[in-house]
Amino acid sequence: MTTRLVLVINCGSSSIKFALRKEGDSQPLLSGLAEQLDTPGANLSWQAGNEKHTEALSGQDHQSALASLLPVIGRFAGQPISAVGHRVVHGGEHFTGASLIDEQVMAAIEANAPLAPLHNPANLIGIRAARKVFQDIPQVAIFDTAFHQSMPPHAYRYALPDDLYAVHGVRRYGFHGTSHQYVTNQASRLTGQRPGQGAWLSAHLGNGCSSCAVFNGKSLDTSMGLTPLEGLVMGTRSGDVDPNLHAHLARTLGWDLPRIERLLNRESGLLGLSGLSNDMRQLEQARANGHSGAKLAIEVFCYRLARSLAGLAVALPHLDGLVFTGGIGENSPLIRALTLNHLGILGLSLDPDANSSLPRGLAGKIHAPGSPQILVIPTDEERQIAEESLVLLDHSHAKD
Ligand SMILES: Nc1ncnc2c1ncn2[C@@H]1O[C@H](COP(=O)(O)OP(=O)(O)O)[C@@H](O)[C@H]1O
Ligand SMILES: CC(=O)OP(=O)(O)O
Ligand SMILES: [Mg+2]
Repeated sequence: MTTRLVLVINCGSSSIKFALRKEGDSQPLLSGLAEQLDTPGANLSWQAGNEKHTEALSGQDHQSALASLLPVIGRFAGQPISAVGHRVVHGGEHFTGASLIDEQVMAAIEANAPLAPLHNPANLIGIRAARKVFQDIPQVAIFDTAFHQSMPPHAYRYALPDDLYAVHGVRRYGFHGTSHQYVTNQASRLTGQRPGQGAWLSAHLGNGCSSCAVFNGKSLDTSMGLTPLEGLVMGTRSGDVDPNLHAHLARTLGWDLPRIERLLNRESGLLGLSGLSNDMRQLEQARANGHSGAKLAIEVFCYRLARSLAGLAVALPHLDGLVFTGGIGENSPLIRALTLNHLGILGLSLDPDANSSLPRGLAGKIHAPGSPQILVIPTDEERQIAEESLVLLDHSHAKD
């Protein structure tokens, strides 16, 4: 039997991240990014082994960008693709695992779009475009929310009247599940436990940021809620604010809901606090040059992250360790160190040399002797999506 291939698509509003993965391989055959779609600056870059390529896709939309990708995918695939796996951010309570995409699944993704306005509409654009371009290949949805469906009611319920949950689905869902699952599974391997075992805190710090408590492979609590806005400070998202802020802004400034949503989703977080940028690399540079906004943004980011992790620790019976991942978690010794300055209460203690000398892109241990594990583990949502897509195909074939 030939080893199967999966194309993974993570579609954002103006970009498509993609990876072509061979079953069982740790590295993708091909990975890339089409960005600034629908604008004159649209471009495609990809990497396969040592070969790198960038080209203009001037003005192309998602579907024509996918069509432009076909020859590249065909060149590196060399055999038919078995499945296209899509990242979908909000699956509500409908989905506890991967799902073969059909009209009903697409309708459910659409129904959840108001709860993930930055993500689900873009995910659907990618699915529609891929279904046109890859007509005969099974398409699979992997949901950010699915891994968190194991949370107990005391973690996922808000203190609101029951009808709002029972009739309207207002509860905490959690996101980045694919990443939290992947890195905590890797953490077990790295520390000699059986895959999926152990009591872990996980911090996924990318453009969106969330923390999670995972015990023996199950999410017990997480920082994001009904939407990917709750919880930590993020690039442009505020994370937690007083829920009465909405009413306050409406009454005192006359702001309507779209204005308030824009404030909290697109103008806040690191960008709002610093007045400079949502990009952590840029903020670290500015902080080093004495920029007070950047300094404050970084302090609030790290303190709020530590506070969230300490809070989530109560979900665990004990603590085996903490995992940092995502673009910031994987690459920023400064953010890791400033966060851990607040976490002595959990017995966590950093080895500063190990923290600063860890090569970028590699997994490693950065704790001092006697501390619970502190690990840096590069996330690989595409790998997790590819693996789950193939498991689903196996199950659906077994049923036929
Ligand atoms: N060397 C670095 N130091 C600090 N932050 C970094 C570094 N490299 C990347 N980042 C930050 O990672 C964030 C993007 O994370 P990433 O996981 O790539 O995003 P996404 O959620 O879009 O996948 C940005 O804030 C970026 O500045
Ligand atoms: C759910 C979420 O915040 O995703 P991202 O980090 O890709 O924005
Ligand atoms: Mg990412």
